[in-house]
Amino acid sequence: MIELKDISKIYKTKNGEIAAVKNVNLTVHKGEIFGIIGYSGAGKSTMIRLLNGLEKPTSGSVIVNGQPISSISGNKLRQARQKISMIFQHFNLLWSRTVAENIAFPLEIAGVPAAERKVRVKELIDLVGLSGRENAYPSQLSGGQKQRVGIARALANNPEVLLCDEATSALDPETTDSILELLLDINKRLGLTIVLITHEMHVIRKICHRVAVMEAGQVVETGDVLQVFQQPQADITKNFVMQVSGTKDSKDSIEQILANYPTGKIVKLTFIGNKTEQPIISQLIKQFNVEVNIVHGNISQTASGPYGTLIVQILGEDSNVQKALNLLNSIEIQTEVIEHA
Ligand SMILES: Nc1ncnc2c1ncn2[C@@H]1O[C@H](COP(=O)(O)OP(=O)(O)OP(=O)(O)O)[C@@H](O)[C@H]1O
Repeated sequence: MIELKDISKIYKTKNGEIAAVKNVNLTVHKGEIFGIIGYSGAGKSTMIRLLNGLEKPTSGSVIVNGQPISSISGNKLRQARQKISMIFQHFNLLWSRTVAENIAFPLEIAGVPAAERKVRVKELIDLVGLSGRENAYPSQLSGGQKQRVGIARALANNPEVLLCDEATSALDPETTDSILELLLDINKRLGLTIVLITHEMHVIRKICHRVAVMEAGQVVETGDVLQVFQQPQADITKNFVMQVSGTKDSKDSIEQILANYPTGKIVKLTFIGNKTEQPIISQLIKQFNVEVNIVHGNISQTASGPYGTLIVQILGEDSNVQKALNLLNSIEIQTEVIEHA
């Protein structure tokens, strides 16, 4: 559906060249929700501008929905872009138009007759849950409602791809979740391909199927979201995963527990899918005569299933502790010894 082949984007500035994107290769499949995460300056906005044809790459090619976006221009590019919609952090609504008029705007531009527009606008308003607010102006709406208008407007002309530019960054956590659920619902119902850029791992965890992690213009890691959560490779990815697994906060607890029980091993266990529901800890205790102190535990849902992190201290004879770790590894629970006594 989307293919980026060896893309680089170099900006020439007074102070020399800036490589905003460097040698990026990415494929996004039809119907998936693909997230691009990175800190400020990583190159995410440049990537999204390359995807909708607002920027041309310095080298490489961008293909979206079968169209070589990076090499077409004029009418051809305009036509191709009708199938690529976008929603924005600050909504970009027309303030002098009502909700219904904002949603009708792209239909007017596409030359859809008034009667057909009316039916389509009603459908879209129902789809995004804004019934009853048709005649409100953007200034009378909450942030979440404004983004719902942005989503309805983006869907008006039945796009193949929806690009989301930090679409929930201006919203509070609860509203963020409701907008993410709406995007997930639209993806499932319409089979729409969604590419989003964000600096929040929560957004990736909640709705993305796959993720690319960007740092200094490069993609440093890509993979299925569950797999990246379970086995992050790059340091930056580990930091992003810690944002949502809560393990950053467990440092003090680990120090405390080591002061109280200065023997044994502190081990971080990461597990996915139905392993989150198994009584693994009691099995370890019974089978290997070890004691287990729980330091931190967390289970989160992703779009592809549950994912859990548990930090425990395992106390016992070395050989028994090792056997316990071997058992965990054999049932595909990721173990990482983070402190030795
Ligand atoms: N038009 C431009 N001219 C010159 N440099 C640019 C231009 N656009 C982006 N850059 C530079 O390219 C790099 C990547 O910027 P980009 O905006 O793509 O990153 P980002 O990950 O989206 O960060 P942010 O979330 O802060 O926008 C930065 O160093 C930025 O200063």
